[in-house]
Amino acid sequence: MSYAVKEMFLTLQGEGVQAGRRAVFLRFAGCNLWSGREQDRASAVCRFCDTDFVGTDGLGGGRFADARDLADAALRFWGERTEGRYIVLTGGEPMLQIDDALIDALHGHGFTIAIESNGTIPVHPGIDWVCISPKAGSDVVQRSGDELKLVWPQPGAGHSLADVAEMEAWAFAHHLIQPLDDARAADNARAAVDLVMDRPVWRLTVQAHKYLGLR
Ligand SMILES: C[S@@+](CC[C@H](N)C(=O)[O-])C[C@H]1O[C@@H](n2cnc3c(N)ncnc32)[C@H](O)[C@@H]1O
Ligand SMILES: Nc1nc2[nH]cc(C(=O)O)c2c(=O)[nH]1
Ligand code: SF4
Ligand SMILES: [Mg+2]
Repeated sequence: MSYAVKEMFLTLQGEGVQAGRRAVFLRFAGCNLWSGREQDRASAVCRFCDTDFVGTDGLGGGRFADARDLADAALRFWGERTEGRYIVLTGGEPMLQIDDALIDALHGHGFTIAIESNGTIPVHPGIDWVCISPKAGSDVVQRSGDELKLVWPQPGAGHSLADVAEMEAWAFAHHLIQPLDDARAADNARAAVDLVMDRPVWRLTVQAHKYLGLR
């Protein structure tokens, strides 16, 4: 199978329990909850996306004919260092493209593999760190993993507090609230803090890369 990759880059993980960690980001093209076109945003299931995942034209992007080629390219972004190799598979929705061959090739290069997924497709069992970010109005089938990262508040249908209570019972090691980044970011941050104050199961995470000027 071939892979459509929007972009690849070396940065620090900005979000979640692994924030601050040196990581290669591999951003796959395409998502099952939005086309990525602005004219479709208002009618999409997921309407608040902060990411361009359309096409393969980004830095380090392209079509990769096989898993070894893609893993080799990822290793070039990591560079010479042999210790701590860490890669985050994101998108778009990475589970639309991840397969056994890619997981084996990345592990073969010594990477610990993390995923950022919307949870509507079961994640590959070979992935080492599973972050699921549920979207209101979608059917989340992946209800276990390392971190559940709920963007808050969610516009449109929105997650009700009943949904939040239900998610507290899902089998994640960490339950995180991430403020929604949009035109009302300051209000959203306050709402996110209020939720954590009310429900101590959750912890706040912020998108540190946006404060630091990193990708
Ligand atoms: C761009 S998504 C790609 C991975 C996957 N499709 C998903 O939604 O988890 C990466 C992360 O950014 C989060 N995100 C996207 N737009 C956001 C926004 N406007 N504010 C805060 N977090 C956002 C998502 O919820 C997800 O945790
Ligand atoms: N630095 C940095 N950290 C991130 N964590 C999750 C991201 C994503 O878009 O999946 C992301 C991203 O785009 N940049
Ligand atoms: S599911 Fe993820 S990639 Fe898809 S539109 Fe939503 S935030 Fe963006
Ligand atoms: Mg991002």
